[in-house]
Amino acid sequence: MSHPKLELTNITKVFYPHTVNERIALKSVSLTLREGDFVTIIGSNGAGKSTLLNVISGAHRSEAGILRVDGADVTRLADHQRARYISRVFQDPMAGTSPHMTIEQNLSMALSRGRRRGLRRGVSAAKRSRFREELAALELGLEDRLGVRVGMLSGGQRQALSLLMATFSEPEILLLDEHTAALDPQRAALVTRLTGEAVARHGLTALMVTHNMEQALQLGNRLIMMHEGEIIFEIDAGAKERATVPDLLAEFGKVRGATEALSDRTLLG
Ligand SMILES: Nc1ncnc2c1ncn2[C@@H]1O[C@H](COP(=O)(O)OP(=O)(O)OP(=O)(O)O)[C@@H](O)[C@H]1O
Repeated sequence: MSHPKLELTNITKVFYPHTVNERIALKSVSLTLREGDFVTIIGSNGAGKSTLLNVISGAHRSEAGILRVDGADVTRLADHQRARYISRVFQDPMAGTSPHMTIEQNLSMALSRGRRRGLRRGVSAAKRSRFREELAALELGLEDRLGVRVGMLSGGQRQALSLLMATFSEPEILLLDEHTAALDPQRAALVTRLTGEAVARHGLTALMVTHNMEQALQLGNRLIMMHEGEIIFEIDAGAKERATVPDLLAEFGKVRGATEALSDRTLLG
């Protein structure tokens, strides 16, 4: 049998250990993703959602536990060593792209990422035509603006571009960290749709943190709910299509204090 794409076994993350400020952000979390699984992650503030992504990307080291990708133990690899097979889109549209470089240069850099070739000076005609094709699929008219500096684009356009850059090199694992939260509802809906399409088209294995329950139900084949550093509820492949926002609220309600911690934007999307 093939290995899982991603396997977390008893991952524990503690901030400021052995001090008065000690905070256990992840408490022996275990989670297994098969190739093509797309898990959405919801939970109250401070539940450990971003920390989970940070431990997977290597931005944070875990104090205990093992992290495997395709069966290989990567627990001790630094984030830049994992960048070859892990892509991430952040909440801040400014984080995923270089504003002073053109759309074409940004795409070129993303494509060569992790392939040890660095940034090539020239872009071949074949590459350029691929870029045009990929950009056209975003339906933002960016395919005719390859030479425009990314700093000139709107937040929604930059986030769509970040998503394209994170997915078209077909990473082993895609991490999405509230990547639509900073966008207005229309742009958020667009980037949500593009996310579903990109993950499906490339058959990616993905994790997405969101405060929007509708989005958490709309995207992905599995869902987990976190609270105080633990996975407290899980909806598996097969059952997710039938789950509703009231079902999720009922689960939140079971955790004392968690309902109060939910913000309006969580409820309303
Ligand atoms: N860099 C850090 N230094 C110290 N403590 C941290 C750090 N990052 C996270 N924490 C703490 O770890 C816990 C989990 O935080 P995390 O950001 O993972 O939660 P979250 O579920 O993503 O929350 P939110 O929905 O508010 O973004 C919190 O108590 C937080 O204060």
